Amino acid sequence: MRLRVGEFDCGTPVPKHRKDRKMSETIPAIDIAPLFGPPSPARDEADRQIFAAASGIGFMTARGFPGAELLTRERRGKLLKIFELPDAEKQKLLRWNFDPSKSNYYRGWFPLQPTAVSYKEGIDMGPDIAHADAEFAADDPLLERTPLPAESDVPGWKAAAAHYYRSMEKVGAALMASIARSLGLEDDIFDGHFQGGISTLRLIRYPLRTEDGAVDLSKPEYSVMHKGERRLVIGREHADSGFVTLLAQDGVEGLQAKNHAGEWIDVPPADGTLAVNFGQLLERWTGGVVQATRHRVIAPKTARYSIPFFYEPRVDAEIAPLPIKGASDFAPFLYGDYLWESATNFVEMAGVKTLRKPRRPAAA
Ligand SMILES: O=C(O)CCC(=O)C(=O)O
Ligand SMILES: [Fe+2]
Repeated sequence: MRLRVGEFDCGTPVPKHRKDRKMSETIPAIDIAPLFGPPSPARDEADRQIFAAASGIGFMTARGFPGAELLTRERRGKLLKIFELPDAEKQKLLRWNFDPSKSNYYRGWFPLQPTAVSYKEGIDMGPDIAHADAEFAADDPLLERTPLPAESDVPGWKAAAAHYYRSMEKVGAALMASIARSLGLEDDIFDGHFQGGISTLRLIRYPLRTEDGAVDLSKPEYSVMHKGERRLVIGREHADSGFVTLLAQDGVEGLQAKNHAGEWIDVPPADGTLAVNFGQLLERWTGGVVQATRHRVIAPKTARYSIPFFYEPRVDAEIAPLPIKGASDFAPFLYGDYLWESATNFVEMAGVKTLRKPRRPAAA
């Protein structure tokens, strides 16, 4: 069941003008600073705004959190330095599905795929970059180590990535606590699921795409019209699979969210802000209250970089029905089993699905 703006009774009636909003709709911009302080009317107000966004358009931009100082061109640039590595060094970080001599399946580099709609390269990094005690299991690709460049090739990069990862974990936890309060749950209800979590910090580069003979970019699947202009799609429309995504755009537009009317709304790339959206598992877990909104990336006039952080539970966290009204009943399952099934449907994970068996097979 998908609930729409105004249909969910969270005690706050949705103003009529919001239901009528058309192409002028914008993504709510929310100061989440009060989430990091004690209970207060300001925190209640931030909770209310976050919940309205999460259960409405399913997207927001957040500012005011500890770590917002990392979201400047200069600080993001430190993380994005990795894209300046020579190709030979990037290739050392490739995943198995792109280089079968490697033994990392889940973490590591994904190269440009010249014929795909999504036109990007980058790296997926796990908790081992940020936590010395991160769990490691040789027989579980979800718990493998992240292949990283040599310190001397990108001095200071690892420390910057570790610090960024830990900052985003705190923002993710604060948002989950806020949503818990709005659902009438204890605000630490999700903490146990996320301690020892396997969040992914991803760094993405979308090069400027030009006709290079690899594909015919005039085919309809490669572009869309936006404000009267033909724009290439460089990140294919999708919904994220998990819980909360915290995404830093690098001051360059391109990210768009799809509203309930099917219109594409630009997500502004302001410094000091994160784009926040929610994943399909959280939508399902909340009985369709939180919205896993579809989004895509259209090509700007320059290369584009982005830094999504996918806030995720521990591999063995049990996802069982929440005690909230309207939540659907389902047989409990393990987060890692769900994640592997959904993540391996994405193009940058093609070909690895059979390499991990569910730890708790579904009941026959
Ligand atoms: O690069 C972007 O702005 C969007 C990336 C994204 O949606 C994703 O990696 O899931
Ligand atoms: Fe996404």
